[in-house]
Amino acid sequence: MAIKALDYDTLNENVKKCQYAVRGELYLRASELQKEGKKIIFTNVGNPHALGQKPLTFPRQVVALCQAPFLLDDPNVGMLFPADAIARAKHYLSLTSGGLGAYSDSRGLPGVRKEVAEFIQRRDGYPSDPELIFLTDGASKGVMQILNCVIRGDGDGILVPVPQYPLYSATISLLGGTLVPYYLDESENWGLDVNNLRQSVAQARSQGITVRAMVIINPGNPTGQCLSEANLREILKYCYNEKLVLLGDEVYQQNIYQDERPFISSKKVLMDMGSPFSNGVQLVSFHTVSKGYWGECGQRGGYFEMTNLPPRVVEEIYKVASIALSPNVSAQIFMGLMVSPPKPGDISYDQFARESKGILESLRRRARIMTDGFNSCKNVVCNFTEGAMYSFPQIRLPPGAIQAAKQAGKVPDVFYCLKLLEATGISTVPGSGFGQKEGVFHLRTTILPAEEEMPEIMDSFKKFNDEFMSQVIR
Ligand SMILES: Cc1ncc(COP(=O)(O)O)c(CN[C@@H]2CONC2=O)c1O
Repeated sequence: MAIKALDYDTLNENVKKCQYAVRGELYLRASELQKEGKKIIFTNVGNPHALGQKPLTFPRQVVALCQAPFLLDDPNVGMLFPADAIARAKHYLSLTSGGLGAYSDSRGLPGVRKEVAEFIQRRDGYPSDPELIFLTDGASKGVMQILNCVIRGDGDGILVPVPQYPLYSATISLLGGTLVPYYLDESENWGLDVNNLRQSVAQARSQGITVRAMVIINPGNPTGQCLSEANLREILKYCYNEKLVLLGDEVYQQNIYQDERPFISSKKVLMDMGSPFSNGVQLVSFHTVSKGYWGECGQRGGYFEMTNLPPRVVEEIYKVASIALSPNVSAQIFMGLMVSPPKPGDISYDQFARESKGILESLRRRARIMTDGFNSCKNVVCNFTEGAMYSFPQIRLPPGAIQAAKQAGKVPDVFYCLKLLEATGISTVPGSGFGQKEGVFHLRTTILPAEEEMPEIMDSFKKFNDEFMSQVIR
């Protein structure tokens, strides 16, 4: 039989190699069970609106008017939309070249890039150049664009934290690069030890790998830790000495649930360090409208800011961005609204402040409920979720469970998560999908289920877990 042009065997090997556990075996099994009528709580994806979180009103009002500009001509528009939403809609439409249906510049609308630069300037207290800010279809696409520029082949290594968000491992595989792991220390609340970095790099170099870049995820996914200023300084110095590009994934910068380590951007720490670091370290920072108290995952809005990249490199990144023509224009407006929200005194400010504060305070309470819930379970220990949207408990599986998993042909934490799913409908992601130390097992869940449902979910988890642990010990 003639080989088809596109068959599994003739697929690009890098496509076959890459894995993305957040929507892997557990998610597929959960979807099957849902089709069979079982109630599933999808806590595998940081997807707030899918778990009942309401969108913020003001951004939706502005984008609705931008999507349907004929409403602006309706004499009753002021009955349905506040004056500041109407004004912002007109402002954004004036930035486009023909409304939301027209392509924008491949780097995004200049007017929105300017708003992002002003946001960064206000946040950090240092200048930010709109020419060095590209808007993207979610932070994911920005990360892929930058890794695509860095990775020349399998001889190029990218330092990635373990546990890590598998966008990085999957993209590095897809691009034919080499992931160089550096392990976060769970006993130090997922702290990052620069000595571990040095060991990982030395080992990679001994295997002929050229380490080119380092990824930090701050706050961490799945681990939820917030990096301290001292930690960030150490990392930036390391990147300077080793000539590594630092990819600063800061998509959870609004999601902070403790006061000891507030979010501080890599850009600010770098600028505070002064020369030779502030003009020597190459940094690309990423942000999104998918997280924070926005949770607008489906809109696909993001940006990255480049610091200390040579102009010719920026031009090449622009050239490649042009291949995809234009980032999603309505998402660019969401991004503009996120970095420049209603201010005190604006008509919509009180409602916006009330809604966003309410979401963040609830997330902070849910982070505590979930952490305490896991720590009340047999053979489960869990660091507090300092930031981001996830809980990543360590599940101390007894030998009997490991043996049972082996007999079922499953990785131990996949085996455990499948049993959990079948028994409770709670859909999680096994820790093996994020990477973990040999012989240590975790699962990742989100802190997103509705607050009023959280106690029941944790009770259901505890009932399953404690029975599971009692059974397998026998
Ligand atoms: C650390 C990190 N970076 C980037 C992204 C991508 O965001 P965009 O939506 O802007 O592309 C995510 C999404 N988090 C995934 C999605 O839900 N659960 C997760 O772990 C993320 O967790």
